[in-house]
Amino acid sequence: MPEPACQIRHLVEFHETDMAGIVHFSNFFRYMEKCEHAFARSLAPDLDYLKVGPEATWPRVHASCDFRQPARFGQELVIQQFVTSVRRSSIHYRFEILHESTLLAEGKIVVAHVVRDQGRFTASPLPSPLRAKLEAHCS
Ligand SMILES: CC(C)(COP(=O)(O)OP(=O)(O)OC[C@H]1O[C@@H](n2cnc3c(N)ncnc32)[C@H](O)[C@@H]1OP(=O)(O)O)[C@@H](O)C(=O)NCCC(=O)NCCSC(=O)c1cc(O)c2ccccc2c1O
Repeated sequence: MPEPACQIRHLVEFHETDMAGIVHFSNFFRYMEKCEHAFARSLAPDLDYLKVGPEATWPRVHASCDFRQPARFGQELVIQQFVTSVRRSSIHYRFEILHESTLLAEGKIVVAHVVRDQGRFTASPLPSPLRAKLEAHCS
């Protein structure tokens, strides 16, 4: 079993649920992003991974989620993040969202590193220090 690169806990709030009393699907993307940002902060704040700058930024180029069991108000969720692949300009993450060891949802996010080139953003190789740190978490 691979170790997660990051793990956070999240208590489901009432406003995250819908009329059926279950967590609306869009919130699973928020949970994944919350975990991803926690991971980025833990990696190295000085790497500016989260910085949305005029010259470089980190847009998400893919996000998907498979929903296996509903999540409900008051449940404490565990969100685990795995680094599955570190490529030329992109990072591939997998997420598991669990409640009491039951897998509720499994998601994927791909982040690209882009820099401004002649007025438009284009993909650019990952900065070496960040690549090394990410590869250390790859599973
Ligand atoms: C991002 C683009 C400018 C890239 O276009 P370009 O043509 O330059 O590059 P490529 O097409 O070659 O792709 C680069 C890289 O990504 C991989 N990739 C692309 N699409 C996919 C995909 N669907 N699935 C998997 N992988 C994909 C591709 O293989 C390349 O990887 P390599 O490693 O092989 O080099 C252009 O695509 C673009 O502008 N897209 C729109 C982006 C967008 O609007 N996204 C949604 C909003 S962004 C967002 O929500 C967001 C959230 C955050 O939490 C942030 C946190 C911090 C900073 C920013 C955030 C943020 O923006």
